[in-house]
Amino acid sequence: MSTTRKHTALPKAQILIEALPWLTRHNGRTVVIKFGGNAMIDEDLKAAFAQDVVFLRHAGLHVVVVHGGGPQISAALDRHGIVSEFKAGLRVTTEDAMDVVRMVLAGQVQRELVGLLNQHGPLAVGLTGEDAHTITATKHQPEIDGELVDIGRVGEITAIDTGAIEALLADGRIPVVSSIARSQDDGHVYNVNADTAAAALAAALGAETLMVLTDVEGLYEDWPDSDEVISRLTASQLEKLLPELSSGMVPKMEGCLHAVRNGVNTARVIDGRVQHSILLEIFTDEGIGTMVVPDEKPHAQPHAEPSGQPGAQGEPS
Ligand SMILES: Nc1ncnc2c1ncn2[C@@H]1O[C@H](COP(=O)(O)OP(=O)(O)O)[C@@H](O)[C@H]1O
Ligand SMILES: CC(=O)N[C@@H](CCC(=O)OP(=O)(O)O)C(=O)O
Repeated sequence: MSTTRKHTALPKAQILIEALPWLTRHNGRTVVIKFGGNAMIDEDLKAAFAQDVVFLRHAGLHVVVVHGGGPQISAALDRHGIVSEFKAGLRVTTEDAMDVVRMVLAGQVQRELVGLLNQHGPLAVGLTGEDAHTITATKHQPEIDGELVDIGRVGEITAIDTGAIEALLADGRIPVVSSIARSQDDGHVYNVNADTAAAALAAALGAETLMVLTDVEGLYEDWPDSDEVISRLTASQLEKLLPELSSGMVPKMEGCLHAVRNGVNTARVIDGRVQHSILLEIFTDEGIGTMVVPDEKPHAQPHAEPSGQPGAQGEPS
């Protein structure tokens, strides 16, 4: 009886031991996790996401959540009879649409995630980029076909103040950030893409890792013709690929590039439709998704290293 119990316990212990190098390296370090609106498919997935985040927090990491809400905003705009259109991967945001964007992100999606996280204790505190000047922006005018295009109240980040987030982290909390920013120039509130906001926060916080949860397995090599996932890319390789990317992958991969070029050790795009994708990415050798590393870390290991070899080949993953 006791022998059988020992055997069945072994694989579970092995999984925990595989995670040891990752946990050791990340202890006391910051991880920014972006939860995309498209990955918030059902209640079970959202609950599993909250469990993973709380697990990391209790394992000694400083976790910052930045959430999206694209599909939720589109549905609400629809209900308000406001037509929604994207240009260069960004939502054209009229003044009326901005009210809805702010209501959905700060009043609905953020509240729901804070509620789910706080089922595990008094941990999560929600804020938007407006709070304590966390994210300051100016009007963004993308260049499309050689011309500057007006896409309304869409913000380009000009400054990050990490003070409020750092105070919350020092107090053991989990900040949950909505990607809305105020301009100090014109006083308007702007809609910022959540991938861009997550990457800027990861860089400003000096995070160890940026994790982006979305509704695909990772970055596909020949999307939409093939579903071959690129498992690892250096910053320079990604930079060359950027002009070929389209739609939602543009701000995501631009964000990953910005993060690793500004001090973040790894940026990962993972499949948020898989339950416990965060823990699977960290705690198993298999890992999932696409990992971007700085150019000077080309040999970084994709996922958890076998126990006893932290940072195999001397390279942190
Ligand atoms: N090369 C690519 N690899 C994977 N997905 C891609 C690629 N190019 C474009 N996409 C699209 O990007 C989408 C993810 O971005 P987005 O819709 O903004 O999600 P999220 O809400 O998670 O931010 C995918 O569902 C896919 O349709
Ligand atoms: C300017 C812009 O496009 N903002 C996004 C903000 C939400 C977001 O980025 O949500 P996902 O991460 O789920 O795509 C939007 O309005 O949809």
